[in-house]
Amino acid sequence: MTIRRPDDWHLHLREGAMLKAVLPYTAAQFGRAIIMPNLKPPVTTVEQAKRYAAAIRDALPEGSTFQPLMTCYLTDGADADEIARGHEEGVFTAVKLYPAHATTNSAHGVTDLGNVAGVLERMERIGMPLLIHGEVTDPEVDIFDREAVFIERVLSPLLARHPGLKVVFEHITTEEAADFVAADTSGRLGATITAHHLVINRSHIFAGGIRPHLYCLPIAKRERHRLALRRAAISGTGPFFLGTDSAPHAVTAKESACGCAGVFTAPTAMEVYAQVFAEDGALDQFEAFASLNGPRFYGLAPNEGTITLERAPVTVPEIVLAEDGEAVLPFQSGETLNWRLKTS
Ligand SMILES: NC(=O)N[C@@H](CC(=O)O)C(=O)O
Ligand SMILES: [Zn+2]
Ligand SMILES: [Zn+2]
Repeated sequence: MTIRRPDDWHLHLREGAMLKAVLPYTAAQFGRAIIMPNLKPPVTTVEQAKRYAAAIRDALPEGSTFQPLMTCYLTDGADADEIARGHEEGVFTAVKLYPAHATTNSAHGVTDLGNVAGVLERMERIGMPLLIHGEVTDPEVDIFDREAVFIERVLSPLLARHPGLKVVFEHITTEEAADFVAADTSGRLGATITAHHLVINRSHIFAGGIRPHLYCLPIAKRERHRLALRRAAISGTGPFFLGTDSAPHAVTAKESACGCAGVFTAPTAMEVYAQVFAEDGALDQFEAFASLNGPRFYGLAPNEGTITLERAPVTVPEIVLAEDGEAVLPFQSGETLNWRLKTS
């Protein structure tokens, strides 16, 4: 199967040795990726984003044409002029909203959307997309309900307050989110879907014992939600596109009394997605999901090149080692998948 080269519209690359270890996997598959800004400290200025983009380019394998698309981490004190300038200069592709304390490295996130109303108005005017980690942080709300409640309490009102704002509802995990996005007819609301949320439901996190490497946020939900996500992805329709949310963490940080959230899918992301589409008899929609819908939403041209996947067994790496001695465990580590990316 040969399709236009895909893009990853939601990716964590980290920095330093980890960046160097994980980036080649993404660069081998994808033409571009939206790079998440939740570093320590977060990427909030044009200068920081330029430096981070340069570090990513430096870490690329020889000859790679992979393009990082940078994002700005939205904080309560965000400066609309700085954000607009970054967009104008082609440094910032989008802005990322983390509700404060919703997920990994979100302590600097927004505590009240009222604090950033001016920034959102400006983004609306200049056509700059807002990417949202869509979970409420109210501790009273059950962790499995946080995404659905976010739609009612935060997302719907936000879309109503800013009728021209382009929004990506990131890494959706519920039927409610898939239905909400599908119901929008304006074309200004998109959603990314990860590979792992198409494969696991919440029971997998506890199969035979607790499996910290399957813990991510938003947490995987019941089977009916996984099936709804698969229907959305394979529909091939406009608002749904590929975003792995590949989020590497050192094994020591995952296998802990308080393990952190994030699933590292980069090594075989395209193989996992291909298998999902093949299982559901929807390979004809794969290119739309992986390579066309995202660029259309962002107003970019699809990639010129192609990639080829063949029906042949491939083993997911057991472990990925960084130069500083840290190890990361890939999703489905050591398992055999039945689609293989042909390396050209
Ligand atoms: N998805 C995750 O569980 N973790 C991400 C943050 C995020 O995308 O929410 C990370 O940076 O590790
Ligand atoms: Zn997130
Ligand atoms: Zn993420």
